[in-house]
Amino acid sequence: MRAAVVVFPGSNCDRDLAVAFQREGFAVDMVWHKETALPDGVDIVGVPGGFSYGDYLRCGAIAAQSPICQAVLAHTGRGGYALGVCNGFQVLTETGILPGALLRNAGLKYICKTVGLRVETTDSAFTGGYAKGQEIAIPIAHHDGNYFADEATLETLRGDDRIAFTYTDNPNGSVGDIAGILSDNRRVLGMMPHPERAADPGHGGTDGAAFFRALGGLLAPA
Ligand SMILES: NC(=O)CC[C@H](N)C(=O)O
Repeated sequence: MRAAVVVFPGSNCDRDLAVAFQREGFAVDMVWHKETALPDGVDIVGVPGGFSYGDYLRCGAIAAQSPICQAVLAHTGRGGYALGVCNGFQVLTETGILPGALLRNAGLKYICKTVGLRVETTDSAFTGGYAKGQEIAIPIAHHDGNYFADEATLETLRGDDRIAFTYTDNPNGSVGDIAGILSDNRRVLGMMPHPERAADPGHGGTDGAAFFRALGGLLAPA
């Protein structure tokens, strides 16, 4: 099992994401954003949290133009798995791999705290380790986490069971309390909360561990 974690100037959760993958047995390659190709045999690409390019222009907008994002687009285009956490979710929406946009938090403040999430679907390689409707505690740390999509897109997301997580107490104004979504083939997940920051007892919470455990299990060779 191989994971690639993309590193942009300003990424700050790349190591955390790599460790979360490694705990489940993934070999992890860190891939600098100037690379034009992913390493051979990569099963899943992780796009980590942070402040790529200092969040200038719009969070994730400049990173989405990096050479590696063409390779990520090709990977997801041929059905490869990808996970975008926080700034990574912003990058995946800016590339068009996932629909919608992350706007400034409704309260205009950076929010750093642990929040409640509800697991809305277990039908994915990411969420299969939870029970439908399960409430979990996962940290957020963002100023642009206010998910927005137009009504037609929301209808599609709801109708196709592509809302992965919602907030139990919406911290940022996200439409429909949406905290994370899946791509149409269910192989790409973007979410603002950080499961990799709740994956070890030393983190103060372990509700994110099942997320990576599920991924590890499903990607294991038969
Ligand atoms: N933790 C993160 O990835 C933060 C993402 C982005 N810099 C924001 O504040 O919205």
